Amino acid sequence: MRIAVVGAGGVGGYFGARLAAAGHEVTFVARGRHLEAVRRSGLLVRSPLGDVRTSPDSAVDSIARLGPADLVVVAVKLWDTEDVAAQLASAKTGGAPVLSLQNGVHKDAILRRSLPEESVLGGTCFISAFIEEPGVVRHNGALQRMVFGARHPSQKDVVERFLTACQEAGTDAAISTDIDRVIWEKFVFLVGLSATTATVRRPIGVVRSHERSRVLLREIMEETVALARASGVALDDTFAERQLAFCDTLPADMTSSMHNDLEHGNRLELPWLSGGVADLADRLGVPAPRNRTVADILAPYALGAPAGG
Ligand SMILES: NC(=O)C1=CN([C@@H]2O[C@H](COP(=O)(O)OP(=O)(O)OC[C@H]3O[C@@H](n4cnc5c(N)ncnc54)[C@H](OP(=O)(O)O)[C@@H]3O)[C@@H](O)[C@H]2O)C=CC1
Ligand SMILES: CC(C)(CO)C(=O)C(=O)O
Repeated sequence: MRIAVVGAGGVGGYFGARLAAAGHEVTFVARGRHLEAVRRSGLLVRSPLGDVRTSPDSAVDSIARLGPADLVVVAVKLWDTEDVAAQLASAKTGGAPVLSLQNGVHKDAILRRSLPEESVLGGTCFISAFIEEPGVVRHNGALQRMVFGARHPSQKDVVERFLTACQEAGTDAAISTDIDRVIWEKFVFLVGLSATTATVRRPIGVVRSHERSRVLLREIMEETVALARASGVALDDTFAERQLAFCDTLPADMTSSMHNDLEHGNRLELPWLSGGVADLADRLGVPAPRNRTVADILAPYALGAPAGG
């Protein structure tokens, strides 16, 4: 397949490099020092599942330089989505379908503001990976799962072809016939994990083993389940409790990408995680005081480490 990957970071770099190693024609859109390093030596993925390196000519510096593609994968941080969507609207990708592997429940609506509704597939991913240095993506652990699905009958063919490509690449991939439910299910877990690990400033092992932070984790997920329901995705009454049980099975040192970004003084995806829950809850008249408090506590860090002390 001809696959354009917009954003060659933890997610796009990892999955794109695996697809390229399996013989697919992958073009990355990258920028800055990362792009320069990829152009010098290719994109290196260091992974416990085996390292891979792409060819140095696999990257371009803008969406405008992409040629015809069978699929465009979007893997930029959420604050860049609107800009990417606007550029994709005038790209020469031949109207290729677009699959966002970004976190959260807002991304596809943002893409649909600039792109035709039927071109936006649904998807999500489960992985821990980040840019370790320019040109290098580090994959932690063995988890590297993608779930995606069609929202429109015309998308079924590309979804099937992409599943085959992912299987050839050795990634753990699956098609869902109810992809919006899967996206909300991951969102409930991620909002709970990111809110608690970032405010407690410790991985899940600490959060889940203290009585009050455990209650906080459950209640944040319960608020998000209520929001899913108000948004038309009928997660059942036991979902938050089951996610809490799932959190008990995770390695004690597992944390969220938002906690990791907080520790490194990076910008946070907070406005689309607890902040996004609180804002949407306000609009739909659903109580979400826990998420609002988390969003308020972390607000000074949302654009990166605050200056002045
Ligand atoms: N990392 C992870 O383990 C996981 C991340 N996710 C989600 O996946 C999404 C992507 O995250 P992640 O991979 O960590 O992000 P990264 O920051 O690692 O990678 C994104 C890359 O895209 C680049 N970029 C942004 N806009 C453009 C553009 N217009 N043209 C070219 N390059 C661009 C960024 O450059 P620059 O640095 O200059 O901004 C950066 O190099 C997020 O929504 C995240 O929540 C989901 C599951 C796990
Ligand atoms: C929970 C996890 C690590 C799973 O992919 C994630 O998506 C994140 O922290 O951003």
